[in-house]
Amino acid sequence: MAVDQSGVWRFRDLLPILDDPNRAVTLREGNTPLYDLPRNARALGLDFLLAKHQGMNPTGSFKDTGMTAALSVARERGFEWVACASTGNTSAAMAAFAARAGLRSIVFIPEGKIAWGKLSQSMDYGALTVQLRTDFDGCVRILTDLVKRFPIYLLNSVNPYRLEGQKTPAFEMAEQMDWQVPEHIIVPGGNLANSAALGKGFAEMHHLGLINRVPTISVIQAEGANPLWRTMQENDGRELVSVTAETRASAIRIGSPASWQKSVKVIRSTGGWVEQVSEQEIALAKAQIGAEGIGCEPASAVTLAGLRKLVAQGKIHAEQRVVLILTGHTLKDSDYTINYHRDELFTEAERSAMSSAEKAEQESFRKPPIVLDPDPGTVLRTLEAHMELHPA
Ligand SMILES: Cc1ncc(COP(=O)(O)O)c(C=O)c1O
Ligand SMILES: N[C@@H](CCOP(=O)(O)O)C(=O)O
Repeated sequence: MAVDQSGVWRFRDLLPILDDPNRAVTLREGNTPLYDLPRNARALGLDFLLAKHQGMNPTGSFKDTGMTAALSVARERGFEWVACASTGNTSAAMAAFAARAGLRSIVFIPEGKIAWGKLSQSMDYGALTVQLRTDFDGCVRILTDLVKRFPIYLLNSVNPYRLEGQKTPAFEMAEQMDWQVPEHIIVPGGNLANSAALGKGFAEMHHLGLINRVPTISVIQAEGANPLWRTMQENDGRELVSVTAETRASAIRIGSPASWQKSVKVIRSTGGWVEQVSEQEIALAKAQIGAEGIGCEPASAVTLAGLRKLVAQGKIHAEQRVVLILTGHTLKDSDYTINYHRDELFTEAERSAMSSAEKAEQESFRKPPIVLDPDPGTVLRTLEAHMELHPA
């Protein structure tokens, strides 16, 4: 049965949200790989570093696990239209699952502020795509008003069924690690539902006696989109400090996260931390993940950059097992990757603010393409210089 092939619905006993789970709308989501990152582990002085690659879902991000759940509820309840505001991944997932179910979908995205790969997905899957001249938070305001006026089912993560689906990667992770959960989980923070959902998943397993403790869950944000970090710094998580968000990690360019309270609860109850990382740190971490043959989108790379800080602060120790949640596929934002490797990502001001050690570290990961005339002599000489390779 299709639902048995889904990494979400095979856990349907822990997901009591549909009258008939066999009628779930599924694209065989979930069942994502848990990779080891031995070179990055070594570089950080850790014995054990893993990456749960949620970018290996059907539409290339973790949103599929939540969308299969909430979209299935929309269909069961008889909705014809579904909608979301998005920085690109929620919209891609919603458009795909809606198309699969035969429902109509409306996407609100901030114009010029999402990666092309993601924009192309909502068009490919047939959504009504509306680009608003505002940011993500502005899109949310318009959508909130719209769903009050029309019978449209809201599929952002304020929808509780999204979290039900998004808790299941915690189950998979425990299963993949023989129920010996890691000491630390590191999650990128945007609208903050993912950290909340994973926390719920681990708490439920603990409650059922499937695991003997819950991992520490830490959330990492970009410095330019850091409302949770500021909320923790300025008032210890009591009142949200909204920001005007700006980061090249466009998926997490969010200034007023909806699920901040749930996320704070998870961080507190698991003993986790909130860190922020710079644009340079994100870019370097993305290249370091790519160099292990894994790859991810910029928003996912904040996890490795944040881990580096937590290790340096002595909060995570060599013998503790760490799992990074890689939320999106590297092909989601190939412009970012190409600009990085061509050294066209940073402004002059950003470049001159870097120390020579930082510049050298970035440089050691850059692999810009080489453009050559098809002259055998030139090609051979260039390859010799790059590969230290000599003719036999
Ligand atoms: C690739 C990617 N990573 C991380 C996030 C952040 O997840 P959350 O909004 O659940 O905090 C998002 C979306 O916000 C995303 O699209
Ligand atoms: N990164 C998200 C932002 C919206 O988050 P959601 O989980 O509340 O839908 C996106 O891809 O749009």
